[in-house]
Amino acid sequence: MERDGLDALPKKFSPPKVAPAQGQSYQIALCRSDTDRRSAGYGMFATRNFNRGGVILVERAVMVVSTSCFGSCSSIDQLLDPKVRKAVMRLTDVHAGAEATLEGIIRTNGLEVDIGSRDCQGIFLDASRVNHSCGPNAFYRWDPTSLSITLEAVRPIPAGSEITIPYIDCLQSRADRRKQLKTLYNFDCFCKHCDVHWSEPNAAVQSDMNRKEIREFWNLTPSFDDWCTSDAPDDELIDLHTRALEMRAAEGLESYVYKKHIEIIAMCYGSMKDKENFICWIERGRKANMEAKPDVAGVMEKWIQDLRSFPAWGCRARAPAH
Ligand SMILES: C[S@@+](CC[C@H](N)C(=O)[O-])C[C@H]1O[C@@H](n2cnc3c(N)ncnc32)[C@H](O)[C@@H]1O
Repeated sequence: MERDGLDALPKKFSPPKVAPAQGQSYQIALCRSDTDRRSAGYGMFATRNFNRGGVILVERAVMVVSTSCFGSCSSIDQLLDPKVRKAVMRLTDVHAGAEATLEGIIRTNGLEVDIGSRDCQGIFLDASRVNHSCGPNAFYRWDPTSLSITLEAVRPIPAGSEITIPYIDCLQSRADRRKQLKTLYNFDCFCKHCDVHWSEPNAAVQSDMNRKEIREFWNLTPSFDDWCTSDAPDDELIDLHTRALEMRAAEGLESYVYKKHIEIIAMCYGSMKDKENFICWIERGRKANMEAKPDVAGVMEKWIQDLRSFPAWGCRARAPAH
């Protein structure tokens, strides 16, 4: 029997690295629109408040399929445990004709996961109900050793709000995003970042320009190491990363990169021995990592306790006075 796509799975799975929070933190429910009759079907909703970096869910994949086996999904169908198959076949297939197919379900719900060299899609029973937004409030991290994903809040999420992730690269222009979502997932996005009746005529153009600037940020911005050893003004890198944070917040794009900006700003202050600002920014970084990356938060805690243990403390060559 053709087993392509299933062979690549590790034989033994370790437990997920992050323990799920006690009790259910979300519910799957039908999305209701207050303003019109359209609905994105089911969605995932927070049943408690989440801080930035809060863990919403840790879920193991029920199947992982290589994209190379699209087109021969019937052979995979035969390998599935009947209970898993029943649960998977209840998921949405937006490519279906009269009846849902396994391939349509994988195409609709598969999340990109990496188990080596192949392009793979993981199917998750709960995470498959998370809808897309072009300004998502969550993102997922994949752990290949436990075949699980951790869904993490990228900004504070109040109880009752819908939890959303990006299905595609949200730094593309609005037109490109909508085209790609239609092609891959067969829907016109309802999210407030691209489906608004723009109150200002230039808002869509401005949003595209902001996203372009965010996209180009890392190519145009000096690295921390380069800035540290250069005679560029002290606040140059801090200002660039502060602007990036503001732009990301305005566009609803506080992905995991948001933490990176916070960490670099903290590093800049640390390298200049600016104790007050260093502690303020490292504390922001520590809080954002506390739940999903407790080891990183622990290191930051140590830096706060003992500033000199921060490796780059005071390493910035002072810019010459002009
Ligand atoms: C992975 S499923 C998400 C769960 C799905 N809503 C359900 O009821 O099972 C993906 C499908 O949900 C719908 N969807 C997701 N995000 C959407 C959005 N922002 N606007 C409109 N429909 C969306 C689309 O039909 C899409 O193909």
